[in-house]
Amino acid sequence: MRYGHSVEAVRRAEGALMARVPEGALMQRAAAGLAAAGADLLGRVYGARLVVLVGSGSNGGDALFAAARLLRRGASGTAVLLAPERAHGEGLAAFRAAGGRVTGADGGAGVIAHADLVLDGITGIGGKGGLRPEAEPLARAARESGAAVVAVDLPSGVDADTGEVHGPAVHADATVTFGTYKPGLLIDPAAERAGALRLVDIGLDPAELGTPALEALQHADVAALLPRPTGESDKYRRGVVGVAAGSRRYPGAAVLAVSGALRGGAGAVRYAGPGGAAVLARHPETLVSTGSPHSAGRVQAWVVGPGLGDTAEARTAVDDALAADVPVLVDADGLRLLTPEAVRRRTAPTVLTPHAGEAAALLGRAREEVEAGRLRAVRELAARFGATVLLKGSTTLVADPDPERPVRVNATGIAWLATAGSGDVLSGLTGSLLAAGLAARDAASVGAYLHGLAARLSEVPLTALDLADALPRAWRNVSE
Ligand SMILES: NC(=O)C1=CN([C@@H]2O[C@H](COP(=O)(O)OP(=O)(O)OC[C@H]3O[C@@H](n4cnc5c(N)ncnc54)[C@H](O)[C@@H]3O)[C@@H](O)[C@H]2O)[C@@H](O)CC1
Ligand SMILES: Nc1ncnc2c1ncn2[C@@H]1O[C@H](COP(=O)(O)OP(=O)(O)O)[C@@H](O)[C@H]1O
Ligand SMILES: [K+]
Repeated sequence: MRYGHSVEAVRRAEGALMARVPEGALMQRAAAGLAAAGADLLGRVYGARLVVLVGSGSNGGDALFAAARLLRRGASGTAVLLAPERAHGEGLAAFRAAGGRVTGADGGAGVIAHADLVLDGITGIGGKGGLRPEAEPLARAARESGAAVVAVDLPSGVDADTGEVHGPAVHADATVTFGTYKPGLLIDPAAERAGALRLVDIGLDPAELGTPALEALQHADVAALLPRPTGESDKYRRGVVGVAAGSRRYPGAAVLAVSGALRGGAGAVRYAGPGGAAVLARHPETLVSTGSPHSAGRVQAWVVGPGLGDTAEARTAVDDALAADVPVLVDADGLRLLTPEAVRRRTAPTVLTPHAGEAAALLGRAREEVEAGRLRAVRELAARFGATVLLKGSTTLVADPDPERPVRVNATGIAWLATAGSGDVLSGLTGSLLAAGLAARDAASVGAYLHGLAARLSEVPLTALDLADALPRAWRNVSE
C-alpha cells in the first residue's frame, strides 16, 4: 500500500522525531535524498548548471543543502532568493561555501534559461494558496526552459492536503517528497504538476504518522484481495452478479456491463432488462431475463444504471435493486433516479460510481468545481448518501461512508480510458467483485485498479470492449 498523510500528521511525526535526533538531521536526510535524485536525473553532475528557487521556509533550506552537495561534486549553481532576508540561513551559508552564487527574483528568469536542473524550494507543506506574483514568472521560465524541474517535497503552489491548485503553481518533471506521500501528490489537478514521484525516507515513525488520509493499492494488495475459486467452489458459491443495464435505446451498455461482470470473478452473471438479445449474442453464458431485478432470481450483488434511460422501467429497476438485501452498485442513469434517503435506508452496502458530471449533479454544483476539488466532492457524497463512492476521472477516488477511513486513490488509470462505455465495463467488473464477497471499498478500488491496468495492457486507441477483453491480462499481471 502507498500512503498519503495530511500536513498535520507530517508535522506531528516530524516534531516527535526531531526531539530524538540532533538538530538539522532531518533536513540533512531530506537534502541527501534530494541530491541523489537530482544526480540521477542529470546523469552527469560535474559541469551541470543548477538553479535553486528559494522561498522563505525550510523547503528552501532542503533545496539549498541539496544544491550544496551537488556543487561539491562539480556542478555550478545560482540560488534565486524570493525573500532574501528570510531565506534559510544555514542552507544559504552551505550553498555559498560550496561556491554557489545568489541573485534576487529579478535575476531568476535569465539564469533559468541556461539551467540543466531547477530545484523548486519555494514552498513545501507550509505553502498557502497559489504562487505569489513574484514567483510566477520563475515557475513559467522553468517550465519553458530545457531544464529538468524537480519539486522539493511538493510542487510549490499546490495544496498538500487536497490536491487542489488555487492559482499558479510549479510544473515539475519529478517531485522528491519526504517521509510520506502527501495527498496532493496523488490527486489531480496537483498530481499532474508533480511528475514522477520519489519518496525519501527520513525516519518518520508510522505510529506517529497515524491513520493516513489517503491510500493507494499496489499490485500485492490487489493480488491479496482478488477472489479465486477453490476446490470447494461452484458457480453459486463464487457469487452471482445481477446486471440491470441497457434499454431499447442503449442496448450496448447492457453488453458492456455484462462483459465487465463476466471478467470480474463472480461465478455467473444474470441480466435483467430489455437488452437480453444483444447480451446473448455476445455472451451466451449470461442468464437472461426480461423483467425487472425483482423477478430475475437470486444474486449476491446488483449493478444497476448503465444505459438505463429515464423511463418508468428504469425507475423500477433502480427501486428493485435498492430493495434487495445485497450490495448494490449504482452507475450512470441510475444515479439520476436516486435520493440520499433511499440509499441511507439500506442495510447492505451501496456503491455509487459517478463521473465528475454526475457527481456535480448529485451535489448541485458545477462540474468544474468537482474536478478542482475531487477529494472534497467524493467525501461529501459518501457522507450524504451513506455509501461507498467511486468518483471517476483523471484521478479515481473511492471514499467509504465512514469518514475515519482513508480515501483510496487509484494510480493505474490512463487518459485513453476516456472512451464511451468504459465506465459500463467498470461497473460490471466492480459489481462482480462485490458478488464474489469483497467489501464495498475493496471491490471499488480493486475494480478501478484492474480497469486501469487493463487499459495499460491494451492496444490504443482502445475501445470499451478491448478493455473487457484485456481484464484477464490485468488479472494475470497482478497475480504474477
Ligand atoms: N519540519 C521538518 O522536520 C522537516 C521539514 N522539511 C521541509 O520543510 C518544509 C516545510 O517547511 P516550512 O514549515 O518552513 O514551510 P515551507 O518552506 O513550505 O513554506 C513556508 C514559508 O513560505 C511562505 N509562504 C507560504 N505560502 C506561500 C506562497 N503561496 N508563496 C510564497 N511564500 C509562501 C510562508 O510565509 C513561510 O515563510 C517541508 O515541505 C520540507 O521541504 C524537510 O527538511 C524535512 C524535515
Ligand atoms: N483523463 C482520464 N484519465 C484516466 N482515466 C480516465 C480519464 N477520463 C476518464 N477516465 C476513466 O474512464 C472511465 C469513463 O467512465 P464514464 O465517464 O462513466 O464513461 P461512459 O459513461 O462512457 O462509460 C472511468 O473509469 C474514468 O475513471
Ligand atoms: K517545493
